Amino acid sequence: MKAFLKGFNLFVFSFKEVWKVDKKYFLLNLMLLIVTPIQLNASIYLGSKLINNLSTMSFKLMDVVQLLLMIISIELLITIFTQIQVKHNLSFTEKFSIRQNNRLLDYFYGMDMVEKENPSFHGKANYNEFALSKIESNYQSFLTLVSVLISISLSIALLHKLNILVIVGLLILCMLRGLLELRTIRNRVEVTNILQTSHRTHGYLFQMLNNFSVHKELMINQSFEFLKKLWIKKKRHAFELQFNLEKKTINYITISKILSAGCKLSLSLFCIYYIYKGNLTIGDYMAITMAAPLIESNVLSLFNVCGKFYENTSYLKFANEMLSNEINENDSTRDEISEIDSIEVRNLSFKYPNRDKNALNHINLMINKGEKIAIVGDNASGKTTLIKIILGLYQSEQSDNVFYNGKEIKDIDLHSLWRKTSVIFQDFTKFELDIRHNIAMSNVSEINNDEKINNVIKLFGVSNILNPEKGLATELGYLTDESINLSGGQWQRIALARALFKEASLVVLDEPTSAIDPNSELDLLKNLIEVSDDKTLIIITHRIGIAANVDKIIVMKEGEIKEIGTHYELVKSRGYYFEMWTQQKELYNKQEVEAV
Ligand SMILES: Nc1ncnc2c1ncn2[C@@H]1O[C@H](COP(=O)(O)OP(=O)(O)OP(=O)(O)O)[C@@H](O)[C@H]1O
Repeated sequence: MKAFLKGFNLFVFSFKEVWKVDKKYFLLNLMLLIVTPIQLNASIYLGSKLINNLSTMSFKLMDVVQLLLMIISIELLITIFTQIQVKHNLSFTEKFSIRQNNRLLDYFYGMDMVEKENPSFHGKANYNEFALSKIESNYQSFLTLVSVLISISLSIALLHKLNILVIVGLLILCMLRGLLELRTIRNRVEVTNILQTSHRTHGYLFQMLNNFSVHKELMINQSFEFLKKLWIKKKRHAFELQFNLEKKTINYITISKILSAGCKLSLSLFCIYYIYKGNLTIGDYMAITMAAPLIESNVLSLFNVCGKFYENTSYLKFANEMLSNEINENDSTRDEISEIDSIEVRNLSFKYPNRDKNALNHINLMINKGEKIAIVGDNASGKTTLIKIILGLYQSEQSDNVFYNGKEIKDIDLHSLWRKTSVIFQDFTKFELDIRHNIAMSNVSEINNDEKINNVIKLFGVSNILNPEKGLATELGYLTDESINLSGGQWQRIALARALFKEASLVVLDEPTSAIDPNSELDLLKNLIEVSDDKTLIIITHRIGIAANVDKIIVMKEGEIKEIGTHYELVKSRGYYFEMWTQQKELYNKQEVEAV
């Protein structure tokens, strides 16, 4: 009963979705589904009357013409409706796909980052896209079910002159074929679920093999052939699964066809025997031999539809969950933040759901407005995790120990916080669009402020990449023939310019100069600190030379804060920072080292 209710709810859900997108399409389909089976069976019925009339030799011409006209006009009417529906179908499909994809994008966008960064999310993302396509399929399946039931009842009525046992026998044979069909569908669902992961792997490998920026590494390492073999192995594995499924399907289809042939033969023999006995007319024979295959194909469709329902249920549960999840852009229960006066982290520990060990342990720190902070430490010491939590990107209970202006982050409207924040992540985005878009993406309301865009690209030394004819419309990347490709350092400068283009009071930079040459690095950073005078600046870096220029340095190791202080204090205390500084000091100004 519970399963039935669930299934019923999913029907209602699919119907609602189609209805919301296009009411005309919905009604047109509904009408066609009722009229088509009636037309098919009426044509058989009228055709048999026509033949009976003709075979008497004393028929009335008007009766025959009338029957003929009726058959043709019903057929014409259906053809016209079908054509209208086909035309409408195209616009419906487009509207439906835009609406669903829009909601899919919103759903994924609104999900918590921790969940999105979990590898299982990628499988779920593919699954959800597929699930959306099942909404319309479920709606169509339901219409087919109703249409098929109407058709089967009408066709059985056309067999009324046959012995009831013959009709029951025919139905049993059809059911056997239907059960075989159902098995095929169940098999397909199981294999499709397994294939999803398999397709992801060989699809990824194929992408790598096709990606020319990967080629350079593969060429030098001579690992192209190796990777290709791996791809072929994974692809073959997927093919084998598919092939085994097809083999089973072919076997089922063969058995089903043999059953069908047997059914046809026995029915024809019955009819011939009945005609011989004088119990059937030629018209009846025609009606029976046409109605029987119709019943057969409809019973098959019936099982097919049941299989589809089974197949769709798991997908639709996802789609339903996803689409009923409204995104709350502005949470009115949370307080807006107008200025960031302080950021405090109190005894924060954090563990990623798919990891055994904590990424952060007992973190305590205080950052005041306008302070320039550097976070340094080994790889995997938790630096990026810490800033993601500070920025409210991980919304787990463990990350509630962050306070802005003394207020818990869970009580703050994050959109108001993000409006005041600018950030460049280690894996910052290289928008393959023009320079204008690359810069203004941090503050789209200023996209037409050419002066401001020009100022930031000048500040970060990338105004020389502008094509003189195109100016800010110079495209970056590889997307168009005119696009220009940038070096790693140039991309990083563009990202820095983007971060500064937004008038934020908190600027967070995760290794912002890792690809920039050491000669320009310090100048760039000094510029940055100068123009961010009143801003709070947090820089994650492995370069101690950069750290030496800030107000406070946070040293992290294995998820913990080992030291906090100014460059002078930390060097003096001869701790872990001092070790790092000693190892890197040759890179920096000798005088600066000696001064310490
Ligand atoms: N999304 C994630 N899911 C699971 N574990 C993660 C995730 N992101 C990071 N980690 C793990 O958390 C730990 C801290 O990673 P984090 O990226 O914060 O280190 P980091 O100090 O910024 O390192 P690096 O200097 O190399 O950039 C690492 O062990 C890392 O493997």
